[in-house]
Amino acid sequence: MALTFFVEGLSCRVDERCIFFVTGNARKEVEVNAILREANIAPFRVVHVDIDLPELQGPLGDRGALDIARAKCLEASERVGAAVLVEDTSLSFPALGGLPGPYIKWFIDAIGNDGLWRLLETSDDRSAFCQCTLCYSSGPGAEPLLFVGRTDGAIVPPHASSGGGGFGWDAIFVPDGHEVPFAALSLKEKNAISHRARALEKFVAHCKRPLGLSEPPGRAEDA
Ligand SMILES: O=P(O)(O)OP(=O)(O)OP(=O)(O)OC[C@H]1O[C@@H](n2cnc3c(O)ncnc32)[C@H](O)[C@@H]1O
Ligand SMILES: [Mg+2]
Repeated sequence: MALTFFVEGLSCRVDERCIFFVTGNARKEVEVNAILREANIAPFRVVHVDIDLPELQGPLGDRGALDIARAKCLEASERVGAAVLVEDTSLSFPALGGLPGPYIKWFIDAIGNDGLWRLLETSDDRSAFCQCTLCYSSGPGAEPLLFVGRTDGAIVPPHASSGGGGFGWDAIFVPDGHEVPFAALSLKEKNAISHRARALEKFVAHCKRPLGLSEPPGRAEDA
């Protein structure tokens, strides 16, 4: 049965097969929808809800990233009152002990891609990895499930040959096995190897798992 849902002043027509993808970032939504369309996880339909969720501060590293995504997910499911999907993306530089990590958004705001490049310019180790921590809750009060995807690469200076596509730090991140940054790849090419696609792949596998083999409540899939 379809009904009209009101979420934070927005109205959307939904039915019981909808999952709300809660993010303040429209570029994430474009990628998530493109990846899930390819994955063909019917009968689910993903509906974008534009809320910039508050983000926890905590230690760097895997536990910190999981805690941030889990807290976003709990808040989103309470605010939306339905099944929600959220994600948190980090970009880590091993040469800097993992920074910026989950604080990448504030680093970009403060120093831009040029400043990020300058942080590693004089370092022998310009490796980096991006990580998407995707979190799904089946509704308010339900323990979120976590799905992590990672892509390794290196940081390069932002320059004209980046192609001008992409968003965020796409212009300075060259994924391993490629010569050019994410920003120079087509959406399809990026989605074939991205941190986001790898996390969604695990979520899709979870959605497609045979009935009766579901995880016990409260167990996180932080693979
Ligand atoms: O509302 P949410 O979903 O939190 O959206 P956000 O833009 O605040 O996103 P994050 O908190 O996950 O912060 C990640 C930062 O990295 C950027 N980012 C996220 N995914 C990216 C990608 O695939 N390529 C390049 N930059 C990305 C994004 O623009 C942010 O500046
Ligand atoms: Mg955010």
